Order: sequence, then structure tokens, then C-alpha cells
Amino acid sequence: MTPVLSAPSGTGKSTLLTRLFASHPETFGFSISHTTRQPRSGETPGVEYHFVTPETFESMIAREAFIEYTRFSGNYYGTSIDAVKAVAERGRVCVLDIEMEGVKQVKRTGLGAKFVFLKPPSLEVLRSRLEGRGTETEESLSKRLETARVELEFAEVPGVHDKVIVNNDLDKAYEELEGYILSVIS
Ligand SMILES: Nc1ncnc2c1ncn2[C@@H]1O[C@H](COP(=O)(O)OP(=O)(O)OP(=O)(O)O)[C@@H](O)[C@H]1O
Repeated sequence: MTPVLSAPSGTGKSTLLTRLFASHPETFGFSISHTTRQPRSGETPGVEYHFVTPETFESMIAREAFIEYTRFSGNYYGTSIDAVKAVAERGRVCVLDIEMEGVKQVKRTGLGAKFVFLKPPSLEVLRSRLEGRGTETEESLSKRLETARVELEFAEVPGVHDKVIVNNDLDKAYEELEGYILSVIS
């Protein structure tokens, strides 16, 4: 059973998953995604992401190396089959951290998955979190907010997600996420 966590960018997936993995270091493992975006300061190739060129990424698409991939804000992001296998080979549960298009693709693969959607309290709060993180330009901020609107609409479709958690109070959201994920993997 693979837990899949999705959310609009900036909702708090990385924050919550970092906490989940730190609390249960023996249980979980991140699959390392591929991306064509530039590393941000403090990011190490092969740790947060495998940073690759668009040419390399497209050759991986052609040989069907990805479980899911998306083009977002002008860059590709994808989860390779090998990256997920690498986690299982270490005896860990792989939690997939992906966005809406990835959710649709994983649904099509027939991979045994439980879909958890993390929801921002509102689009206004999401905007201020993205601004507070200090990683966005005005242009990338409005792109992310527009994408978020579409993702929130998709999340309303009945049956798409097995669990919806609103990330308002971080500690409460964490407890809900931890409780749910531990229950589906045991
Ligand atoms: N419950 C919360 N209350 C207030 N701030 C929060 C909360 N959860 C996360 N944040 C803050 O919101 C910002 C975005 O969180 P984070 O980087 O974890 O989002 P993300 O969903 O992983 O985004 P991306 O998909 O773009 O990587 C961070 O600065 C984080 O500290």
C-alpha cells in the first residue's frame, strides 16, 4: 500500500512529511523525484531531487521510466519507477508526494494507493505561505495560485481522495496525517 500525499504547492506537504519521516525514521523513505528546475540554495543534487536536463527528462519519458510526471511552472517533475523501487529495497514504505496530474496518473497505473489531500485553509492563506517562504516571484506566485484553484476544484470530486486534511493548525494536521498513514500501512 503506497500512501500518496498531494496538495497545491505551498500548502505544507514538505513540512508535514519531513516531520513524519523524522518521527518514524525506520518506517518511511522518500522517493527522490527528477526535475528540470534549477536547484534552490541549500538543495543538494540526489538528495531533494535528481536535477536533470530537459533532454534527459524527455528520454526517460520515452522509455516509460516514470510512474507519473508533470510539467509545472515551465519545468518537468516526475517520480521514476526506479526511485520508488529503491525505497522498497531499503525495506521502507514510500510515501509519494505529488500534485494533481500525478494523482490522475497513479490512479491509472493500478498501483495499490491511498490518496490523501492536504488542503490550505483558503487561497489567501496559501498566498501568504508562498510569500513567506520567499521562493516565488510575482509571476510564479500567480501561476501557483491559479493551479491551486484548479486542484482544489478537482479535490472536490467525490471518490478522488481517501482522506482530506486541512492544514490550518500544523500540529493538528500532523496528528491527523500520522494517524491516517500509520493506520493504512499497518
Ligand atoms: N499549518 C501551517 N501554518 C503556517 N505555516 C505553514 C503551515 N504549514 C506549512 N507552513 C509554511 O508554509 C510554507 C509552505 O510549506 P511547504 O514548503 O511545506 O509546502 P509544500 O506543499 O511542500 O510546497 P511545494 O509543493 O511548493 O514544495 C512554508 O514556509 C511552511 O513553513
